Amino acid sequence: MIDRERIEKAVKEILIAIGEDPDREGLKETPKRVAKMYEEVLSGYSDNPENHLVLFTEKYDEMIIVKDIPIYSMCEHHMLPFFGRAHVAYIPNDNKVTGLSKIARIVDVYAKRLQLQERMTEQIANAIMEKLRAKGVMVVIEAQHLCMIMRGVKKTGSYTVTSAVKGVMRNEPTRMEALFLIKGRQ
Ligand SMILES: Nc1nc2c(ncn2[C@@H]2O[C@H](COP(=O)(O)OP(=O)(O)OP(=O)(O)O)[C@@H](O)[C@H]2O)c(=O)[nH]1
Ligand SMILES: [Zn+2]
Repeated sequence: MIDRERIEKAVKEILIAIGEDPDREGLKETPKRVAKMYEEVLSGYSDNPENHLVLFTEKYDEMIIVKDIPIYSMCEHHMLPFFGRAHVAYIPNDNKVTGLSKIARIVDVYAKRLQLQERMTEQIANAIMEKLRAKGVMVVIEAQHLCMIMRGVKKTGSYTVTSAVKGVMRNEPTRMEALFLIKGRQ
């Protein structure tokens, strides 16, 4: 679990280290606010996909796509946000489908941690394969990394796109159908 008190102490140290006065009015409550903020944006550590697993029986064995799911995550190298959209396509098994919102909740379980975009993409795909016992899944994530925009190489507008494709979704026609449907809106 996240230790708020410890974060508060550390943030106060950072404020002193950058030459600020942690006791001035505007900063007095900042360590507390930052600790609360981390608790929220890193809440995925105390969550897992099982908490969001709702399966219904429905005679449907075609592709289901939830696209344009907004994601906000934190890069583990700089602890700066990266954000964008996730698209998830899956093919159910045994006529078992999940609630659509649960797909977005599974995305959040992994987004709300210190992450690498590649790892997060893979973890979401594996969770859907294993927990939903899906026949196939494709996860595509398009994101902008603040560590590449506001610092470092400063490449505003550059997007990183990652994809993970599992099971029957690896078959060429199925993969093409998923990609076509994901890109369809643009
Ligand atoms: N593969 C991958 N790299 C990432 C991700 N987020 C940040 N990075 C990269 O992690 C790398 C860390 O490189 P380092 O050389 O250790 O750190 P740095 O000196 O801050 O690097 P610069 O960003 O180039 O200034 C950088 O190239 C970042 O762009 C991610 O989700 N996936
Ligand atoms: Zn980074």
